[in-house]
Amino acid sequence: MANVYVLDHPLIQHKLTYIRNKDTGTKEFRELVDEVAALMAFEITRDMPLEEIEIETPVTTAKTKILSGKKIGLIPILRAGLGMVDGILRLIPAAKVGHVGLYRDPETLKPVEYYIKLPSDINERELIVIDPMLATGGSANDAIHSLKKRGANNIKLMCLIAAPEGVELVKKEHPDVDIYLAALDEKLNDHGYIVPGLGDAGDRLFGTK
Ligand SMILES: O=P(O)(O)OC[C@H]1O[C@H](OP(=O)(O)OP(=O)(O)O)[C@H](O)[C@@H]1O
Ligand SMILES: O=c1cc[nH]c(=O)[nH]1
Ligand SMILES: [Mg+2]
Repeated sequence: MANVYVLDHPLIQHKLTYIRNKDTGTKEFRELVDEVAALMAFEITRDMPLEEIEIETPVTTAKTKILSGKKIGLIPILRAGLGMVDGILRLIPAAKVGHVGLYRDPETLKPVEYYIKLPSDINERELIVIDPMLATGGSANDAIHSLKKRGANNIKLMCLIAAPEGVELVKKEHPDVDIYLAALDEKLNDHGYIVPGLGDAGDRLFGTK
């Protein structure tokens, strides 16, 4: 069964407050999303495997640890997921990035896929699907199905804010996918927006409204 983790580190929670605030402008919003993504990546990668190697320090020989070469793939869901990519890449610069383009039809709230481009070896990678918002869950659910259809078998989902409806859908459809959040909010409104949420993540990141 999927685990759902709400990352309650004080720095994440503090920055999320400013991300939610309607008076935060595009520049600051983008910087904060980038910073929170990096902080979340720090927590998500807690279980990355290490191996011991021997090195020479200026003083002596030492047994010490390095990452054991586990391959990571970041999969932002366009557009809004793009806002989280650079923050994570600063911590995991060797990660490959695949893109899934989806938008949510404003009438039906159903996701429409318009683009997909993935690293060729996704079946050998641990994939982190990233999107600031998990609302009805339709977009993340479709993105994960698309990845599995193409051979992915090790997937985590990372979102800033989720509604209970989205979490339930992903848990039901993908019990193998752990979900990492900065906050689990109260509900969806009649337009499928998360309450209290942060509004439209893509518009706030790119200044399109
Ligand atoms: O869980 P859901 O109900 O599917 O909603 C969440 C999706 O909606 C937003 O994208 P949007 O459709 O606004 O596209 P955009 O990123 O291009 O703005 C958001 O970034 C998610 O991808
Ligand atoms: O609250 C929401 C729901 C879907 N997409 C967003 O950007 N915000
Ligand atoms: Mg949007």
